[in-house]
Amino acid sequence: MDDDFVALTWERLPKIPKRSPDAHKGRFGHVFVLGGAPGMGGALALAAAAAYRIGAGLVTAVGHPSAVPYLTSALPEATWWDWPPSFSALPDNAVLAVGPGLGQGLAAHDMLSEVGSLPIPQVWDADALNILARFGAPLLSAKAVRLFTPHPGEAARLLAMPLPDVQLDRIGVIHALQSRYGGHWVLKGQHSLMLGETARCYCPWGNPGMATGGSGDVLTGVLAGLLAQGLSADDALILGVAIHALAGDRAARRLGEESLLASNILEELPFVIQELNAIHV
Ligand SMILES: NC(=O)C1=CN([C@@H]2O[C@H](COP(=O)(O)OP(=O)(O)OC[C@H]3O[C@@H](n4cnc5c(N)ncnc54)[C@H](OP(=O)(O)O)[C@@H]3O)[C@@H](O)[C@H]2O)[C@@H](O)CC1
Ligand SMILES: Nc1ncnc2c1ncn2[C@@H]1O[C@H](COP(=O)(O)OP(=O)(O)O)[C@@H](O)[C@H]1O
Repeated sequence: MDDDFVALTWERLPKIPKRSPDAHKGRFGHVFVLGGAPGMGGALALAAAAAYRIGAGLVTAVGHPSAVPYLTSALPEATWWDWPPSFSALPDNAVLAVGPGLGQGLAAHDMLSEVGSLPIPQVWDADALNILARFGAPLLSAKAVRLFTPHPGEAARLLAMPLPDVQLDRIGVIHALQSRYGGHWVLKGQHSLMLGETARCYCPWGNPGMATGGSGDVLTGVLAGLLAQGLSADDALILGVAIHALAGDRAARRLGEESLLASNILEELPFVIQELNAIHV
């Protein structure tokens, strides 16, 4: 690993903000997860549940009506908006997480060009990145805090380069992504790389058991939930990637890499948070 990109350590991790005794849910932000095209309500539910688990005060899932029954049984705590959302009704404390199971149709593109025109903190993942790769940086028309979370396949599409070349020069790739699109980046996979404003680090945790459908959707929700609680983009990036990987390691120890499901990463989040809070007293 390049010397420039340091390994995260437990001690170096930012803190999750402590809750004051008189806290109410409005203080911890309102995450809106945009995704859930027909057949992919699960991705939306995973991201929404992760945002709640990491501490967001309110979470609204924005998706295709066909995903409603699934979501309401999987996560009754989340509220629901149909496509297309009324962006003018977003509250002041909104954070957007776009992409989990979004699909790549016209409706998704139109929603994303609206998202790109909003000065609201946002996390871009999955199909949102695939659409960005097709339409380019002009889709990001407003200045906003943006976290982008490509896996190597998505990074290859975003830079129009062959996939094997991404893995040969991950550091060059993450710099190229930031130069082209701005914002804060995680290049996922073994030793996920992070590049923010000052953050230049890699995650020594995580395991191949996390190479399973939906793991990335959980990360998206975690990052949005941390932004919603007021962490800076750099801190949310570092802490979110670390907590997600540590939760994946706990799940792999409990269940084995082969049997690990994305929902098991979700289940382990509270225990990682407790461990971190214990060292950050
Ligand atoms: N329950 C649900 O609702 C779920 C819904 N989901 C939703 O589905 C949507 C599309 O997601 P997806 O997985 O079909 O497409 P995508 O990730 O682009 O993979 C396509 C190709 O890309 C490559 N590739 C992928 N990863 C790579 C890597 N690490 N490193 C290198 N290459 C990699 C690989 O190409 P190959 O190597 O096979 O040529 C792969 O075949 C999206 O919205 C998502 O949120 C999922 O989250 C699952 C759970
Ligand atoms: N071999 C690995 N080692 C460490 N982490 C991994 C490994 N494979 C996958 N992961 C992690 O699992 C997640 C997978 O995300 P992604 O590929 O977007 O999945 P999905 O699209 O199914 O949600 C990422 O956070 C990635 O860093």
